Amino acid sequence: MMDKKSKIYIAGHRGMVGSAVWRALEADGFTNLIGKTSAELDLRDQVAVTQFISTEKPVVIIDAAARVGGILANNDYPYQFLMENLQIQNNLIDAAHKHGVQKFIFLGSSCIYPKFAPQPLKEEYLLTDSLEPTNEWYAIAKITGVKACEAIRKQYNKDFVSLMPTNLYGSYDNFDLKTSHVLPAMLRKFHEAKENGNTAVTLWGSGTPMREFLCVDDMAEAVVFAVNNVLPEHLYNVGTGKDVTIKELAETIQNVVGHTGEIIWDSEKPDGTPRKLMDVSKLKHAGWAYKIELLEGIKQTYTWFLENQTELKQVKLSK
Ligand SMILES: NC(=O)C1=CN([C@@H]2O[C@H](COP(=O)(O)OP(=O)(O)OC[C@H]3O[C@@H](n4cnc5c(N)ncnc54)[C@H](OP(=O)(O)O)[C@@H]3O)[C@@H](O)[C@H]2O)C=CC1
Ligand SMILES: C[C@H]1O[C@H](OP(=O)(O)OP(=O)(O)OC[C@H]2O[C@@H](n3cnc4c(=O)[nH]c(N)nc43)[C@H](O)[C@@H]2O)[C@@H](O)[C@@H](O)C1=O
Repeated sequence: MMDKKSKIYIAGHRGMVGSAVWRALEADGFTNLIGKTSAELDLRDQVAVTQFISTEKPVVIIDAAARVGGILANNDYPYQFLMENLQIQNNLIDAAHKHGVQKFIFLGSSCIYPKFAPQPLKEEYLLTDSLEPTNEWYAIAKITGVKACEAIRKQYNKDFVSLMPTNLYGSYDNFDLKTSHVLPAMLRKFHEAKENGNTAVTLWGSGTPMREFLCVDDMAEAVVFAVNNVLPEHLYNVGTGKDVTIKELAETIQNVVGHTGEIIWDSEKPDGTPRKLMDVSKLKHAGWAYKIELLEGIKQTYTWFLENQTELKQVKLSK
């Protein structure tokens, strides 16, 4: 088990994942957590990152900082999704390696796997075929992070490990309708339509793709598990091992919100990967499994959304 007084730096500590990890580590008794906002420390700046890591000398770094977005944001800003994520992760990984960080936990994404790989996706399918075009830029950055951590393990025998989350959702998610992922977008769209007299809701694509969803509080527990245990391999899928169609997700969220209007599917918008269900057995055998079922997680997230309407309006909804 990791000493609870160890200094742990959570990069991206204000994000949906980073803030959940901070809460989960505090709940697990860790007393020496540090974080910097992007205004305080731009992780794209290699000199600033090296200066920070060499001064603070954290024992553990959890990289939950990235340029993150849904299918449209990825498709519209390929250069930023490639370059900013390469800069952020490479600066952190290299500074961690050079300044004696004991454990590095890198967060990738299930989109690193080939578009048409067999389902469910096993870790060994990485780099066996071509990627989904709408997010290949982000995927290539994430694959680079996975390989950088694997190289450090292989060459220097350090505890650098990569966790591949499936689609995540929960409190402090991004609810901006242009850049967000599907689940928060649907919660906001159905809520606002209900408030407007159950007007029709327009969703993207055909509704036929399938997606796996993990509540961010479960994801945070997986990170705490990785902090407290030396995992034998370099790469682990983190998910529920279950998926739903986007249409089923829409109907579930529509019922939770209580919207009774029409759903319109905009076929001009991309579907993306038809399916990306992950095989989560490797982490399960290592000792961790999810707890929060999708319906319960959606209800919890909608409650959080309703309680944070005003704050969200100032910060994220307004984008
Ligand atoms: N959301 C999802 O469905 C999934 C997310 N992931 C991965 O999980 C991690 C966290 O994602 P999530 O929490 O959703 O993302 P968020 O957008 O909620 O948070 C990202 C964080 O990164 C920080 N950040 C971004 N750019 C910079 C920069 N240049 N310098 C410093 N900090 C920066 C932001 O800091 P600040 O707030 O201070 O600006 C923000 O807090 C990412 O690695 C992502 O790839 C993986 C799979 C699915
Ligand atoms: C986590 C994961 O997230 C991204 O990949 P994605 O899963 O395809 O992203 P998404 O959540 O935005 O869409 C899932 C599906 O949902 C459909 N959809 C319907 N209506 C809305 C809608 O209103 N908004 C959005 N965003 N999607 C919608 C949408 O058309 C698509 O078929 C990448 O970052 C990728 O790199 C990655 O890692």
